[in-house]
Amino acid sequence: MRILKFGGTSVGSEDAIRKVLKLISRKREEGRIQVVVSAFRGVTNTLQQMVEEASDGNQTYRDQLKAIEDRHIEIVRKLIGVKEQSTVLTELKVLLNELDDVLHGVSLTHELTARTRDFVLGFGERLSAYIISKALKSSGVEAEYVDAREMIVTNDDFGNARVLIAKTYENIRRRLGKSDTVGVITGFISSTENGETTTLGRGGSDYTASLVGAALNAEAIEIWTDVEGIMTADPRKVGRHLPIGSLSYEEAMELSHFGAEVIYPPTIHPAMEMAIPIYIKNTFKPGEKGTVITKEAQIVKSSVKGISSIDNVTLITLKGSGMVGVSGFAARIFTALADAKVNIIMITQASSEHTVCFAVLPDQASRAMQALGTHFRRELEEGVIDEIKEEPNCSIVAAVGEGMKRTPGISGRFFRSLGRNGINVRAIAQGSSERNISVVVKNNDLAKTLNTIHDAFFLSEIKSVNLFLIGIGLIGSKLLELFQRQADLLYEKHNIELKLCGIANSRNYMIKEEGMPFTGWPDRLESEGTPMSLNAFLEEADELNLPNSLFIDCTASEEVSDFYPEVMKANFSLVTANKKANSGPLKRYQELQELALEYNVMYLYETNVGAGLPVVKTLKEQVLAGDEITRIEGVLSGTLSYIFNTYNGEIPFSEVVKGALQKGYTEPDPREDLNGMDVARKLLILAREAGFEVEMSDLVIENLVPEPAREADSIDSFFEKLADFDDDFKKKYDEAASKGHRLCYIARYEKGEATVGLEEIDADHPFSGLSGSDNIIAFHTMHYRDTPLVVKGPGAGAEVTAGGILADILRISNVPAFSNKIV
Ligand SMILES: NC(=O)C1=CN([C@@H]2O[C@H](COP(=O)(O)OP(=O)(O)OC[C@H]3O[C@@H](n4cnc5c(N)ncnc54)[C@H](O)[C@@H]3O)[C@@H](O)[C@H]2O)C=CC1
Ligand SMILES: N[C@@H](CC=O)C(=O)O
Repeated sequence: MRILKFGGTSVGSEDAIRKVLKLISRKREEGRIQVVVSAFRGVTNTLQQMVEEASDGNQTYRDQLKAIEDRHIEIVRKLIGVKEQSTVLTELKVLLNELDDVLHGVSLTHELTARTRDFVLGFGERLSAYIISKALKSSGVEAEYVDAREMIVTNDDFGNARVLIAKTYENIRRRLGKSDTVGVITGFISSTENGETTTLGRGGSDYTASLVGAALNAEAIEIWTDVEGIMTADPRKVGRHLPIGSLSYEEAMELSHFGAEVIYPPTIHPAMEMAIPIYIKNTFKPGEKGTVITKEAQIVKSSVKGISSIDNVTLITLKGSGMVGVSGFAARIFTALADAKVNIIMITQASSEHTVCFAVLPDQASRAMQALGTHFRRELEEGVIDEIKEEPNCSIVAAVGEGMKRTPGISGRFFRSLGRNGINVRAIAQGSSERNISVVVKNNDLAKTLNTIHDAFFLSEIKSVNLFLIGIGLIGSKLLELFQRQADLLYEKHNIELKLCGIANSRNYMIKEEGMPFTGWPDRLESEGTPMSLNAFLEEADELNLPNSLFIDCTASEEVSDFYPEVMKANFSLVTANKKANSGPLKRYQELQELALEYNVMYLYETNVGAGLPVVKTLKEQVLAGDEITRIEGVLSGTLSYIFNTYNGEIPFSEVVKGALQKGYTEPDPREDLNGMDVARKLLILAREAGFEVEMSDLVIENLVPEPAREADSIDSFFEKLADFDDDFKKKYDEAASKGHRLCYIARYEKGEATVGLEEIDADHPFSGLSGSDNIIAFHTMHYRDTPLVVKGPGAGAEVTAGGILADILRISNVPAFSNKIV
């Protein structure tokens, strides 16, 4: 004997019911079956609404009654043969008249008791089971309508009645034990010993099936629904959920208690007692495997089977030194709450015994507060309890799995992933069964928490990095090209999914949770974007609540770099090519380092010096390894390097500068290179990274921009004015050349002295062999005393810079090859 249960979604339409009829008929051919059905999709909710409206004296319930009648009649006409239709329709009319009478009574008396509500709600299943039994008969299957109220006996706790098991099992066995006919049983409803209709709680049809299965010692209980079994997380909240193949009864109980809605929690118990497997299958894809719930847990590699949540709970905390070491305190708390009919969902108590904290449903919170306030009035007055605090808008998230037992590292991974994503945990509980770790977080962190934990356990192989890019000029566009080129390889070889969730330039921005293509910008931003506002961009990005979220700054804007503190405080890691933040006031530089630590975010800016060259990383590593930096010396500008490596006195100097701009070496405004500011910024950053407290005003900077060109109001006019000085630059060049020297713009920091400026160097100088946009940085340190540690290579250009930014992103994403996280 197998028990098949079909939920509302499986009997939601004519098409769906046809599928159900086919399935039942096929299953019947394989052996004896009993069928439990829910009301047609949405009917119970409508009945609930109707009875509330009637009790308010509102006559609109009549329209809804008419709609229910029409819907059921239509199904009868479509699924039942013409000959049988009139009998079925007559019976249907009798049922609906009975419903109408009750509702009319409620509307006249304006009185709605829990008893009446249960009676009204039961009509959904009475109608559906009756129609389906007749439709089965009409299609040739020997079937009969079975009213569960004849069998399932409960106490009179209307709305959520408790089943009297022994009596119920006896009734079921007597009614169905020997039957060969397919009984189509009303789910959800039951009756008291006096024959009054009760209900088993919303979702109670699953429970009906389990009771019938246990009473008849069925070989299996099949719950047919509209999803492919129980998922690793709620599909509405976690996009990358996966189906769970099997669960133990205990795991299923834990998951269903914590909100996995596919199965109604009380369902497990009767099946478990009789060791009957429960299959959860999709009516619309019967070929899919689904989930099986059995005695034995199958241990999976991740140890965790599923992540579940109870959204919106209130956390109540009792605090006071008077509770320490006093026996019976906890008992008093729980007795007070039990007397007030408050259900405690989760409890934690610190071993100091100074606080007890527990979660309850919001609609029970004020009852709980009142009960505790009254019960502990004396202790509150005497100061034995300092306060009873209520914190609404919280959620509980639980990771569940039999394999968590005695497996070290599970909670480590769990909490590490939360910490990394800046999620604050309000309370923690782990049962001694070790099958469940639960945390309480604020409601607005729920989606992020679920996704973070889910990814940590199930998708550790594939990790989404959610990118929010600001600035799509030269560097930003090249970075997008690189994303496009590397995305597949990163996904396939390194399990990293680059997801562009936000993009902005100075005019517009766009945010999309599901991600956006890497191509088509900035045109798409122009036509579809929202006018840019940093606050709005961050706010919307934050609202997405995505784990592994990363801001990338590819602007040269101080407005953007001034915004970094807000970005970090919102728990976004940050990668920047923009040097403005780190070369601004020392206080700002230090604040950013501290904020990154405080908010547990990563802040990487390798491209601030030497573009894609590993300069900052190398310096950080030296400092962390205890080395002491004594002198920093180098050619830090790709632009100036290119200019003086290329200029030979033949082509006009201003044309060579233009060449640097065209090759993408310069800052958006090339005067920033020529005036030494870009080099000064880089030297300042290196000195700070080396541990020196330096301000920009401490630097001596040689400005190569001739006075008249400094204030030019556009880049074109700057070049025009610069051309007037071509001869002066030629003179400088010739002078050096006449001595066998060349010109080189050098940055130097030693013993608090920082200079950047143009120097003549001879052919033996270590910097004389540079070509193209080469940078060279020599670190003289205690460890590298005789010969400096040197980093050399192209130090500007869109390609190398984009590569450097992507390397920072991958470092943050923990790609093994980049896992040395020096921040
Ligand atoms: N060219 C190179 O070799 C290297 C450049 N960098 C740095 O890369 C950064 C970007 O340089 P480019 O791409 O050449 O600049 P760009 O001028 O071509 O592009 C800047 C982008 O930032 C956007 N933007 C400017 N202000 C904004 C604001 N307030 N809000 C939103 N968006 C804003 C612009 O709309 C544009 O999309 C600069 O900080 C530069 O120092 C770093 C290393 C090497
Ligand atoms: N304009 C800069 C680009 C890199 O930071 C340079 O020329 O070095």
